[in-house]
Amino acid sequence: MKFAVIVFPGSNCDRDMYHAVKEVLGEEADLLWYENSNLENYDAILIPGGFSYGDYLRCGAVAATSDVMKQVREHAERGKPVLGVCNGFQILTESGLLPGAFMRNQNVSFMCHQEELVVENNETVFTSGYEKGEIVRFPIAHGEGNYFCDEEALQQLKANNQIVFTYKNNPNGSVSDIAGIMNKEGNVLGLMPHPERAMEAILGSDDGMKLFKSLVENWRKTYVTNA
Ligand SMILES: NC(=O)CC[C@H](N)C(=O)O
Repeated sequence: MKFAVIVFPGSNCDRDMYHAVKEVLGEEADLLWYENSNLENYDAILIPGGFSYGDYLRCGAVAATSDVMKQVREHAERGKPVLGVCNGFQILTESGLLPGAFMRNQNVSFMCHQEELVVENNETVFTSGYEKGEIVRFPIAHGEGNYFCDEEALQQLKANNQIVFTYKNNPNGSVSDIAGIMNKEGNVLGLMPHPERAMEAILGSDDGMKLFKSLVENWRKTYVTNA
């Protein structure tokens, strides 16, 4: 399986994402500078965290207007998987690929520590390797992780099982403890905590491994015969 890791000016989790899929998972991966990149030959798109365009205007707002996001949209419309983590999640909401928006953390501080998450939906290409209700530990590292959507959008998310991960102890004020949501079609996932930084037990947790493995296994089942 071939992954594209998109790099924007100010991305800073791109190498971690690349390391996770290329070196820990052992799949094919390329770091792609956001300009002049062609996503055609990639099976999955990863939008890493960071401070794209210095978080000016709103986190992810400027990156969302870049040409490469048109390709990401086309890729998503073809049903291929897209994963946005942290700033990547913010870019996905700003570009309208996922509903909702982000505000400053309730305590207005940048927070960087491990959090426990609950797997709310394990019937997705990203989470089929987890048990429903399983508790996983991923690090968070954000200043604007306070997810917000209006009541109508929240009811839609709940009705369609689009809430994939919640925080066990909500650190940032996110509505309904939301840590990760997907689109209705189930192929675009935004996640505020960092699964790519939870790939090796020696670094504190390897609970992120199942997320990337699920993605690869489901892709093989769909696209590779005799997998
Ligand atoms: N690690 C990240 O991606 C951080 C995202 C964004 N810059 C924030 O502080 O909320």
